[in-house]
Amino acid sequence: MSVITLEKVKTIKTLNNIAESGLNVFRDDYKIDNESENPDAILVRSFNMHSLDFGHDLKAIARAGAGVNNIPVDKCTEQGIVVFNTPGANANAVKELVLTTLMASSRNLFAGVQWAKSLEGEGDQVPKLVESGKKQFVGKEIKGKTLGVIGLGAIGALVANDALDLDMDVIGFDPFISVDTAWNLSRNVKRAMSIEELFANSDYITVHVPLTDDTKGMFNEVTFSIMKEGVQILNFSRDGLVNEEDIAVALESGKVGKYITDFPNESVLKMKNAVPIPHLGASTQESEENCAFMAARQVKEFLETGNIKNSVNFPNASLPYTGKRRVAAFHKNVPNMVGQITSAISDYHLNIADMVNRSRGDYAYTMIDIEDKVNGDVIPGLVDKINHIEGIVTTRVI
Ligand SMILES: NC(=O)c1ccc[n+]([C@@H]2O[C@H](COP(=O)([O-])OP(=O)(O)OC[C@H]3O[C@@H](n4cnc5c(N)ncnc54)[C@H](O)[C@@H]3O)[C@@H](O)[C@H]2O)c1
Ligand SMILES: O=C(O)CC[C@@H](O)C(=O)O
Repeated sequence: MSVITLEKVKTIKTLNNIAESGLNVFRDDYKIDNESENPDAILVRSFNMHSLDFGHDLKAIARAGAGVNNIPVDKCTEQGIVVFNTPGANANAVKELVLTTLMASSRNLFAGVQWAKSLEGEGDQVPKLVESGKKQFVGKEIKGKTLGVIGLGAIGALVANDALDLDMDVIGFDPFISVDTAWNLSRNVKRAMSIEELFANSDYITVHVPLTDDTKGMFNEVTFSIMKEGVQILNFSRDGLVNEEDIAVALESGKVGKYITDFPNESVLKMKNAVPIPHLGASTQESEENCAFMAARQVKEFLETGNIKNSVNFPNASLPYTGKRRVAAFHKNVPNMVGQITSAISDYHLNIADMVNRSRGDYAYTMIDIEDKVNGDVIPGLVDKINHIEGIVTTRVI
């Protein structure tokens, strides 16, 4: 029987600065090549990948972080490219910055510090000027005020729980809350039955949802009109959640007292009472290391065993890897796919040792372990034969 040999060295490309903890995961049979046009996997943070062409060897993209709106996820799914993210790995970093800016901004700290620095050159008049000028920065205490948290996932739940410890009343809204998060959420977080209820009752609102077609522009003229006068809004999620023209008007009129955003752009910088933070939510050493390590581990596991954990476009699937030859196929979630794949394998007189099939929406993933290990090589024709089955997206033999 003639055989072809599997490619051993795998190429990893990074599109952003990825912490060493992640890159160090790739040793021995890997090379990091950021110039590669045809990597096996890409590690990315916020780089916008929407206009990139993908090489034919690309099997995985890992977002070292939570939001995947910079990745063309649907296109990846159609091409059988697994997109991973790192749920929760940067949640503590974001939570700490949300609470920091909530308090700092409520006390007008950023403007106050800027003003104090502007007194440079006033010599021994500085202390006197400070005392006479500080009244313009009188702030508000957060104790006893209501914080509305939209999205009670990894970040929102941490923010909600810790805000209670700061003596705030907390009201949360998340129609899709996961069971895990619900278990971790304090029972003192009140549940808003609608987003309007949260808008109407919050002195401060913080949003922690992904940017999707459903959440885009959720802060707009209509929703501002429901909110309390002078409400302070924190956006550490994505710029597109907020209609910029509408918030500029709401800030100008004082309806929105402050807009703290991790996503500055030219128009935000011009807005009265906007507090622009240079996308620092996840920028701690700990968070960058956590995200990079988790992203890299997930990619390595997938490339070497086919197992999938924390994908945003394909189902999680795991089969203990015994070193036997493994056929891994992405396919449409339609009847008789597994039957057709196993029948193709049995045409080669190969025994099936184990298998797993998982589906997610319109797509599914099947891994089949073959009993007979063919000396580290692949039987020619098998992949082609499976790829010719209608509904198959891609097939890999590991
Ligand atoms: N500023 C930063 O550096 C930074 C860092 C991490 C994450 N983020 C952003 O924050 C977002 C949230 O991150 P996370 O780790 O908490 O994600 P997560 O997936 O753990 O939580 C998101 C939550 O939003 C909920 N949700 C979805 N649609 C909703 C809707 N219409 N109304 C209310 N809730 C809704 C989901 O049910 C989920 O519980 C990310 O998608 C990303 O865009 C930003
Ligand atoms: O990589 C970063 O610094 C930001 C990550 C953040 O926006 C995310 O969605 O996880």
